Amino acid sequence: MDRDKGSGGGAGKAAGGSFGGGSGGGAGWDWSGEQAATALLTPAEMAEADRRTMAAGVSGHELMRRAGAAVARAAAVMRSAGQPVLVLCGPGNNGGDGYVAATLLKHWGIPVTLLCLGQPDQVRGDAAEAAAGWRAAGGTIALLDPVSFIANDRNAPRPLVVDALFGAGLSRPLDGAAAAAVDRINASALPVLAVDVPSGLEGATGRAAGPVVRATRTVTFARLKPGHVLLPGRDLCGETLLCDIGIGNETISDLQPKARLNGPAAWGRGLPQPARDTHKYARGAVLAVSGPYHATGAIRLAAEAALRAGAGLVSIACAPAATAALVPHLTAVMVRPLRDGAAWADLLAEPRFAAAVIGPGAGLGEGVRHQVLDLVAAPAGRGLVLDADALSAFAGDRERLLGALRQRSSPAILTPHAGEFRRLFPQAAALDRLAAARAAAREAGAVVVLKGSDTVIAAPDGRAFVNANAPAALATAGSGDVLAGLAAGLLAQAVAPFEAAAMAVHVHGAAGALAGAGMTAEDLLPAVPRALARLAAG
Ligand SMILES: NC(=O)C1=CN([C@@H]2O[C@H](COP(=O)(O)OP(=O)(O)OC[C@H]3O[C@@H](n4cnc5c(N)ncnc54)[C@H](OP(=O)(O)O)[C@@H]3O)[C@@H](O)[C@H]2O)[C@@H](O)CC1
Ligand SMILES: Nc1ncnc2c1ncn2[C@@H]1O[C@H](COP(=O)(O)OP(=O)(O)O)[C@@H](O)[C@H]1O
Ligand SMILES: [K+]
Repeated sequence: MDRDKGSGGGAGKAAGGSFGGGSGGGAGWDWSGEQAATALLTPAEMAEADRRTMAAGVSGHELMRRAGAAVARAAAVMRSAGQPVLVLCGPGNNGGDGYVAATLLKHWGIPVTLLCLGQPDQVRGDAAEAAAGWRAAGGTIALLDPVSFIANDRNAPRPLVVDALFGAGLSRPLDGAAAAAVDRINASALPVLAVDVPSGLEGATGRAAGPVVRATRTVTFARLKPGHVLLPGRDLCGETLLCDIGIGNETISDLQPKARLNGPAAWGRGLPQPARDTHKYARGAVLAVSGPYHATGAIRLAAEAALRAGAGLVSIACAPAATAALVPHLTAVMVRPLRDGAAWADLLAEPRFAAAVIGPGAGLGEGVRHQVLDLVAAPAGRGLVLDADALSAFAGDRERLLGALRQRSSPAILTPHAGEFRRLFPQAAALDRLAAARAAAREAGAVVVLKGSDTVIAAPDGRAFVNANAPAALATAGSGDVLAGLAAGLLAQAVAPFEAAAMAVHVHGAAGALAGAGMTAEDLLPAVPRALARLAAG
């Protein structure tokens, strides 16, 4: 199989590192168990897995046959009775999958029309072999005329479109005839089955720099790619089906991929469970730092979330004036009024606190900046979550925070939403979300949780989880405060920062799904134990 061209990154190189656990390449991740299924492969890594599978004796033609067969099966399931199938083939191996699928569908007695973008005699390698197979089965190849290939006639049969135009080999934004074809497909409102990725979508990023097919369903092979779960890619794919084409776990794990789909299988450990003989101090205490009187709700949400995540006890430190606002609304969470600087220093020195969270409702002044920097410099081993104002307070003086964070032996967790991220990491913000979170994590020496509907959790060494279980109902005031508290609660139970952040994001999404439509951040709190119970039950 001629896979040397258009592999989207060059042989042997993945974005951000060499294959096979080279410099920073996935060090620290075990791929031997159920984690193997959670890999998100860049197109370059996928092409390399493909090459290694071929080197081990499976021909490229056979891989394409398996991929094309998976597409044909999906098309046969998706079409309604009597519905014809229109297969659109591009010039590369994505088109090759289309020729294989068309041949099988025809063999099964399903009416198929095949159109080819570009000259059919320019198709090379395995794709050319697949095209020859189609012709040998009596199929014809007509040129795709982007203006007229889908009839405007409302009475004409409405086919299922198989989009095999461009896949992992997309090397530039679609233009000309390809762009016109994509626009026509999208305007037709026909059902579309995309092969590997909707044409025009970047598999590595989930973005499209030009026109892109909006698919009803997407069939992809071996492993998901980041573009299937990052937005807008996740939506453009419609429902994504993952099909095994015989690329073994060992081949994938040898590549030491650096991204995983977030979820229990990806963590390499379970959620923390209290030991039978534990006590509240052994489960870990959290220190939550409150803002002024009028803005105490946010830290209460975080504090209660930390308790529900399993911290043994949680104390909110506050200015004396804020006590009156906090106390009437708290039961299990304790309040520690800080009468002066010495009280703050004493609190910081208390070894009991295994984790701290600051930022929700904190305010933006120099006082907050001091508190944040004190916590960043606090005793080694104490986990730290910086959210909201704890990040924004450093917008004009970012190096002051980043320099301090880099001194920590254990990375802090930063939980910015897109606006907070832009303020603290203006350069990284221009990148795609996966690259942006990684660049920020590297720069800060911290775990960065870039929040959104496709939250990315990145570690300083380049590893990243992409989260996909969060419902849009989470876009409600205070929901981020709950997330920060969950992360602190997990840190307090001695979960390592990268895993604690990933777990918190997933539990937050699961709780949001359980709380359902109309939920508020308060409703998320009682949903957390239910989410934990479901996750524990598998
Ligand atoms: N990996 C695997 O395990 C398996 C992979 N398989 C399949 O292979 C697919 C990847 O195949 P691929 O590498 O040949 O790339 P593909 O997407 O067909 O495009 C390349 C062609 O498009 C062209 N081209 C690119 N951009 C363009 C643009 N904007 N506008 C116009 N032209 C553009 C590019 O031209 P060039 O950039 O060289 O000028 C080249 O001709 C993968 O998605 C999956 O379906 C399966 O068979 C089973 C196993
Ligand atoms: N459309 C969405 N789909 C899923 N999750 C979302 C969506 N919008 C926001 N979220 C999640 O909700 C939370 C909102 O956090 P944030 O913006 O900090 O809110 P707040 O500051 O009000 O607490 C984040 O965890 C984010 O990932
Ligand atoms: K495609």
